[in-house]
Order: sequence, then structure tokens, then C-alpha cells
Amino acid sequence: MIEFRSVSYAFDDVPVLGELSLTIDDGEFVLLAGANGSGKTTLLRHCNGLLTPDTGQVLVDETSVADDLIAARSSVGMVFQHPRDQFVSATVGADVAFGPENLGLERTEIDRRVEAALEAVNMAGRDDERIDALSGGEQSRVAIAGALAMEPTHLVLDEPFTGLDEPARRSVLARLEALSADGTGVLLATHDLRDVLGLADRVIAMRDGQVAVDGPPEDALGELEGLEVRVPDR
Ligand SMILES: Nc1ncnc2c1ncn2[C@@H]1O[C@H](COP(=O)(O)OP(=O)(O)OP(=O)(O)O)[C@@H](O)[C@H]1O
Repeated sequence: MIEFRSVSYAFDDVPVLGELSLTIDDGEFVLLAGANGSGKTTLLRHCNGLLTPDTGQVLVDETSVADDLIAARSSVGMVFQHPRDQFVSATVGADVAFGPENLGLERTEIDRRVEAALEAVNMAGRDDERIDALSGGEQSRVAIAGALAMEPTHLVLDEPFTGLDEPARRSVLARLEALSADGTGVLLATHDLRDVLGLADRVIAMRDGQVAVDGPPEDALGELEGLEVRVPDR
């Protein structure tokens, strides 16, 4: 479970999150929608302690993120909007292996995870390629593979489909669907609900650092007007 308890956060005295409270249950597939600047990325970055609340608390599996960063980072896999910020190795395979290596897993288990994660993003067999020679979309796929290889309890993704071509998008969506069915919690920020709505248990939409809409997709859809969220054609 990921829990926000009355979390406020400001950048240089400009309030971005205002006493936001939210609980995301294990295994839930949650879409986080809202206009540019509504606070989605800021909220997500609290899930593994990249940002710390000014007031309030974020808990992962009932442990405060601020009190146990390592626990939060082991159970919450993050995929950022700008994957270049996320790479630690020069080649694809080494980068995807980095997280599992830090968990101290056996080599065979690391290799299995790397292979499965690259397969999931349509990058199988490209382990030895240099990341800086990949396209932006391919780099996004490597970043997603890196999070998948951690096999986290909660997966948090910030606009993960930006720059992905259709086959890669379909492949990542299928993988997210399978992970969710197996009990991984997914929290996915997007302002385009068209491809993902069918997978979601719940849609949260933000406005000005607050939760403006929160409910099952069929209820939330009717309440998104004016929040700059792209919805499927009826
Ligand atoms: N590092 C920063 N320094 C100062 N202000 C910031 C910083 N990061 C974000 N902000 C501000 O915080 C507000 C919320 O930004 P945030 O990135 O969380 O929104 P978002 O909903 O994710 O938007 P987008 O859809 O454009 O990614 C914006 O007004 C933004 O300008």
C-alpha cells in the first residue's frame, strides 16, 4: 500500500501539493491524470523519497518513506519522464542488471530478470548495445525494463509512453496488464487515458496539487471536463 497523509510540498515557497491524502492499495492499477503542472510528477517523486513532504507523511507498506528510504526504493520501481536521468551504465544489459545486482541476487536470477524485462519492452537480445546510441523511444524502453527487472511490489511510471512506437507501446501495456494481474500495484501518470483506461481499476485526476477526481474509470470519465485529460472517443 502507498499512502499519502496530508502531504504538502512547495518548490521555493510555491505550493505544489496541498494537504494531499491518498491511499493506493496493493495490486491496484491507478491512472494519475491532470493538466501540465497539476503536480503529478511531484506526487510520484514522493513515492520513493526523491522528494520529502514539507508537512505530512508518505508511507509504503506502512513504513514511512523518510524513515526507511531503502525499503521504499526496494518496493517501489520508478520510471521517470526523462529516461536519460535514470541510466547508470553504458550498455543496455548492464543498466537493466544494475538494480537486481544491488539486491544481491544470484547471477542466474539476474540474467533471467534482465532477459524477461528486455523481452517485455521489445528489446530482447540487445544487451550489448550502447544506451547513448539508442533513440529516445528505445531509451525509454530500457528505463522501463530497468524498473521491471526489480520486480517491485509497486510500479510507478511517469508518462511512460512518450516517444514509444506502437509495437513498443503495445508490448509495455501487455506487460503492465500481466504484472497487475499478478498483484503488482501500478500507478501511472498520463494526460492521455485512451490506451490505458481499459486496464485501470481507478482514475485519479489532479488540479492545482489536489485530488480533483478519484473513482472507478466509468465514474471518473464523466468528471474530467476542464482537466485537460484526453479520454477515449465514445
Ligand atoms: N524543480 C522544480 N523547481 C521549481 N518548480 C518546479 C520544479 N518541478 C516542478 N515545479 C513546478 O511544480 C508544479 C507541478 O509540476 P509537476 O511537474 O509536478 O506537474 P505535472 O502534473 O507532472 O506536469 P506535466 O504533465 O507537465 O509533467 C509546476 O508549476 C512546476 O512548474
